[in-house]
Amino acid sequence: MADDRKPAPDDQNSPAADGNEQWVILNPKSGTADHVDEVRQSAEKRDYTIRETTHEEHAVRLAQDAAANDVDRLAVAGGDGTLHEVVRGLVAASALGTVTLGVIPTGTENIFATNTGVTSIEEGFELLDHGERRRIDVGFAGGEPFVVSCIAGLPAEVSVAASSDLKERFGSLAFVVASLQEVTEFEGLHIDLTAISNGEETTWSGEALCVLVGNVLRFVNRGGQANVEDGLFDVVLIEQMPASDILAEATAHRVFGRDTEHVLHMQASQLEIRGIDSDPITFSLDGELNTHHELVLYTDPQSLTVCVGPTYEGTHPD
Ligand SMILES: Nc1ncnc2c1ncn2[C@@H]1O[C@H](COP(=O)(O)OP(=O)(O)OP(=O)(O)O)[C@@H](O)[C@H]1O
Repeated sequence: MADDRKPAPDDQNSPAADGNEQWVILNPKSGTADHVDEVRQSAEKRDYTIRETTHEEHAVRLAQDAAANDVDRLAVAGGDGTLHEVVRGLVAASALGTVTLGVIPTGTENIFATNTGVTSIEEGFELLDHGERRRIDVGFAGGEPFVVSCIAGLPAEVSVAASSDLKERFGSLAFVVASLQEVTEFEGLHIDLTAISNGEETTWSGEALCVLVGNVLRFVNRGGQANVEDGLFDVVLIEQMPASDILAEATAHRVFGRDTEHVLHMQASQLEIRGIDSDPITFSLDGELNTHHELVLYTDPQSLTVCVGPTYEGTHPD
């Protein structure tokens, strides 16, 4: 059952009594939905207030509640969708900068957790207790925050986590290949794109298969974790091309780790994607779908404090 109680301010057993208010927002339905007991045990032994979601979007409101209750340590037990809702709630409460957020990976893909070095429920709580804190960038698209990625132009059901078999063959663009295999006819996007990096503007206009904007994730070279503290998105624009060419180009990426003819890679602190046709473009923000004719994206550098695990890389040499 969901625990929606607010802690009593005069409760001497509450962690708030020592100025350290800590909550866990728990999605009981994420992933294989068999994590609830373990999360509860880890949370209870550390005196966390447990707030369970009961429906979609509930984590947005619970994050707002957390901000209103001056929570300074906030665990999020769920997958990337739950984390996305929590960040939306913190932004709505103007509280992005007031909490330390710890991800407790209990989702299906857990892309954010994987790319910040958090591998288990107990490790997530341990890191909140004693782990390294980093201030990471938060992306905004049309005013809505995202932490993993914003993807324009791939089918709605596509996941950025492709099977390991496809990854072996096609590297970090495997999921593009996977999504193209799922649809027989793929329209592509007729767009104008403007990217700004260090005050310099790059423009591109034409037919694209998709635009991939990574915050914690990057889609080129060896893929994996992006530098999420540099105030820059990793942007990949894949031009429209025959399906057979994408297989060749994805393979070239994996083998040579370099750009290919139809795959453009750039870094940008701001981006504008404008559809030229009358149909709106579908965007996936951390897996949540929205449609827009035009979208402005920007990063809010180092605006969210998160706990990271030992495999997290603070900076990249390249
Ligand atoms: N009690 C609930 N019942 C049903 N759906 C819920 C409940 N609480 C949250 N949700 C919804 O569950 C959805 C999936 O959550 P989430 O993305 O965290 O898990 P996942 O899809 O298993 O993991 P990942 O995104 O990492 O692959 C979210 O859209 C969220 O709104």
